[in-house]
Amino acid sequence: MTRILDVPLVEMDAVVDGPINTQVSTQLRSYSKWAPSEQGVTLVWRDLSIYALTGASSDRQRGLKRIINNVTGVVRSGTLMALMGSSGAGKSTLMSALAYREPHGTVVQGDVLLNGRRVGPFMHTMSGFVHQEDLFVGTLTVLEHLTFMVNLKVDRRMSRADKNILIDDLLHRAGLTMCTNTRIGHAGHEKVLSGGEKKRLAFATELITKPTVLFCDEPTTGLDSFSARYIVRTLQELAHRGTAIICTIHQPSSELFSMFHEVLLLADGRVAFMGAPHDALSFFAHHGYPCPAEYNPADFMIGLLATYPGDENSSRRMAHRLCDLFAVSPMAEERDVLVNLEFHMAEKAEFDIEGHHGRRMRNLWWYKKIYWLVYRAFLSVTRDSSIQTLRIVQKIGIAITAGLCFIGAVDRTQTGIQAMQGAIFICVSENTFVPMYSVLSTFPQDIPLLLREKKSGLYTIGQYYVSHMVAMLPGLVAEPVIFMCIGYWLMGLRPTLYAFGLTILAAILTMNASAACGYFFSAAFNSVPLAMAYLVPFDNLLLITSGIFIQLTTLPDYLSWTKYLSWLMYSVESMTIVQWENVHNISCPVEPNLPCLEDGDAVLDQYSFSANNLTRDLCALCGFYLVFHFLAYLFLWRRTKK
Ligand SMILES: Nc1ncnc2c1ncn2[C@@H]1O[C@H](COP(=O)(O)OP(=O)(O)OP(=O)(O)O)[C@@H](O)[C@H]1O
Repeated sequence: MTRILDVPLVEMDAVVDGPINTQVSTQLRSYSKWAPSEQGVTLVWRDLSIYALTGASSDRQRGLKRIINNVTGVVRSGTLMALMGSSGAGKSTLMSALAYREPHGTVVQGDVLLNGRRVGPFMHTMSGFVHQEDLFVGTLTVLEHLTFMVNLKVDRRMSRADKNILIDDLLHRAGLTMCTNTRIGHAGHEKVLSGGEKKRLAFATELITKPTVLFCDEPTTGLDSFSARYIVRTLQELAHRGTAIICTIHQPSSELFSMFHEVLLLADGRVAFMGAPHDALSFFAHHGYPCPAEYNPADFMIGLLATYPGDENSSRRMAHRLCDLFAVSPMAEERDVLVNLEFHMAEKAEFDIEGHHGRRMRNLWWYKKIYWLVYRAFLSVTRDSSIQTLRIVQKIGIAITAGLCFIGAVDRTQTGIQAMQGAIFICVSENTFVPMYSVLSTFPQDIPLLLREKKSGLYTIGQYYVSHMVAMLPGLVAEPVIFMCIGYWLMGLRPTLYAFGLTILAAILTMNASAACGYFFSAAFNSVPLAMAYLVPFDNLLLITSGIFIQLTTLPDYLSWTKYLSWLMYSVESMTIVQWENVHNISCPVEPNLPCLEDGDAVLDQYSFSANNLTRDLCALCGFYLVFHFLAYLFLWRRTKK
């Protein structure tokens, strides 16, 4: 996103010299000692235009499309404002710019001030934003979700008892006391929250920090009339407590429409009306468009301002005419005086909103954030016990099946060598592809929530990533251990504690490096199909260079370096070394002319492995683990910058 910040503030003389009516003069105050959380807020925007960059970044024809056209407005504490307009009018774009949350690829020109301060990153902590699409960790209960959020969002000095009181209050205010222990859920689970309850939980989450401004993107969409009324009543109550609320809304019923204190109507990126809902109808009636008695007023106005397919020019002309009429109306004049006054005060504003907020609010220590993130990730992983049990049963099943296939085949004979390498390959591949693809199928689903929570300043990508690694570790250790404890002995691999221990270690490292590779591909690509398109050929390269299927010394020169990128090779080599190191008694066929590998060194030689490489191989596996995770972190971090 880009903001053009060097647009000059208003010429003050023009404002102070002009007449100030009595209603406006009652607003006179100074921002020099103005604490938003105590004395309330005024959010003003003037001559705001928003453009979207069109075309790809590499495209020479890249241009700008104007979405919001020179819009001015104001909202104050205690006001519930409906932002309305037909689809594509620019509601979401305007609201995200006011909230300082405009998406990547938009350019904002003009001024947006909160109590005389240009909006900036402080908006992420001083305002709440309820998104149209609710994102939660579905396996948590309502109470667990709020406990997590309260611990991450509130001042670290708040006592546990006060946090519990806050959670009770939020549950009560959101009408969720009956659902405290209900899972938020994904569709298909036995007992999950309804759409309306999820929306109220999203509100409750935003209310934790007592935001002075609340932005809501279509909070009633998809809800029945009762739930929609409940939501708007909750918003009314919040406004009554002093919050300034801007809310985009689609087709509200007459009753809902009348519950808003103010309405801002957008048409094709311009303001068609701003003021009290009943004044809106009078305004349009005055200009020749009375709302028929049987009509829903909101539907009527949106229909009046909409661009109709097939009749674009005339409908757009009419909408622009109404925008022009509003721009010269007394209501717009009064609004402009108020806005200009705010800009005048902005010149004298010395109150340090960011500093004030920072002094009042102490963020949670970073290690405690990691603790809470690990707690949530653990809950999420362990909550679906049926899936965990299934994975363990699957591991045991594969270990037994593979073990039974190799029973009696692995011995110190020439045919036993082949069986041994086959058994090693099973141990390596089972700990490679399953974790890699299971991460690829699950982690991308967490990324939207991660990006949203990161953007709202809940934690850093580093904190999230470290906690995720910690939470996954027990599973990524337990699974190879279970597999090897069964498979190793059934397959008849070398029966010494040393060999068993090192093979388990190699299997654990292999599984963790493979999972890290899954994280890397999940983070580097924006979609799973795209990630798969690259991962599958990469897997083939891993297999070819694992050392099992082809002697690595016979790889063509231009490809021989690829084996160093294959952690399968390091894994297979380390397990092969452990099995064949210091073996001197491999039996040969009776026929003297047949080739024979007489000892372990000859076997290692046969596969282009060396007994001296054991430490190197284990270190390389650790290296892959660290490098993949680091790259995944970097790509995630890069995605948050977009
Ligand atoms: N990044 C972008 N690039 C190009 N066009 C964009 C971009 N973002 C928004 N637009 C366009 O700007 C217009 C306004 O979009 P916006 O989402 O703000 O509308 P809206 O009023 O919220 O619509 P709806 O009610 O359907 O959600 C649309 O025509 C949309 O296609």
